[in-house]
Amino acid sequence: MNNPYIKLVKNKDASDIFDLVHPRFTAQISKFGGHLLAFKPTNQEQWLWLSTSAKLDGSKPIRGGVPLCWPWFGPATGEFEGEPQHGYIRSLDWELILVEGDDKALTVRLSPIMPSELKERLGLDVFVEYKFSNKLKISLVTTNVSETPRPLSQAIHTYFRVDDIHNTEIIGLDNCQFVDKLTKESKQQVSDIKIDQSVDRVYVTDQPDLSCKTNTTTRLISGAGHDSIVVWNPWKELAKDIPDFDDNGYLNMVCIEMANTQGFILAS
Ligand SMILES: O=P(O)(O)OC[C@H]1O[C@H](O)[C@H](O)[C@@H](O)[C@@H]1O
Repeated sequence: MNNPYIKLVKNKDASDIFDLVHPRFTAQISKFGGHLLAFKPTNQEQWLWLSTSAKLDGSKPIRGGVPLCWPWFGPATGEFEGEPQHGYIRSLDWELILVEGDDKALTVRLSPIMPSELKERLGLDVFVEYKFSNKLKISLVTTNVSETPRPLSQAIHTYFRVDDIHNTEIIGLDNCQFVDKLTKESKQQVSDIKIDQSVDRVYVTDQPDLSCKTNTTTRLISGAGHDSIVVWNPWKELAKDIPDFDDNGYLNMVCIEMANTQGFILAS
C-alpha cells in the first residue's frame, strides 16, 4: 500500500505509528488501538488532546486522541460482565487495509487483528475509516457476521484540545435530555454547556450537529448513526486519580463522543 503521504515509523517507545504528512494536514495513527493520536490541518492548531503521560507501548489503552470504544461503551454488562471497559478494540493491534487519495484528501482504513474465537463470540466485525483533508471524517463500520441479531454499543471517543476549558462552550445540546453518570440522574440541558466541574454525561439524542467554541476557534462537529452524544471532562480531582492523565490536562481537553448507548441491535 505504497502512498507518498503515509509512513510506518517507530515512536520513541518503539511502538508502531503511521505518520501522515500531506499538503493539507499532518496526522498520526497508532497501530495499537487503530487510534488517531493527532490531527492538524495545515496552518491550524492541533485538534486533538493527547496526555503527555499517555502509554503508547500497548500496555494500556491510550489516554487522548480518539479511542474507539466497541462493541460496548462503558463497563461491560450481561454475558461480558468483568471484561474490559469500552470493549476490546482499543487494546488490539490493527492493520492497514486501504490507503487511497491524492494531494487533496486521503482515506485510510484499518481493521483490528481480532483473535478468531473473539470474533466468533462477538459475532461482529469492524473497521475504521479516516478521511483526512483540511477536515476529518471518522467512520466506525460494523458487520454482523453471525446468524443472529447482535447488540452493539460504541463510541468515537474524541478528546478535543481546547486552549482554556474555562472559556469553552459546547453549543447545540440545549434542551436535550441527558443521564448524568456522576449522580445517576436524568436531567435536561438548559442553555449551552460550560464546564467548571467534573462532567460525565450521556445526551440521548441523534442530533447531527454541534460545535465547540473556544477563545480562538469554533470546531464544527457532525455525526450520523449515533443515538447519544457523550461529554466528559474529569476535572481536577478525578484527573489526579487517573495515572496517565496529566494533572492539569483537564484544562485543555473535552471529550465529545458520538455514541450508541441505547440498546442498538444489529441485524444479521
Ligand atoms: O478511563 P477510560 O476507560 O478511558 O474512560 C474514560 C471516560 O470515558 C467516557 O467518557 C465515560 O463516559 C467516562 O465514564 C469514562 O471515565
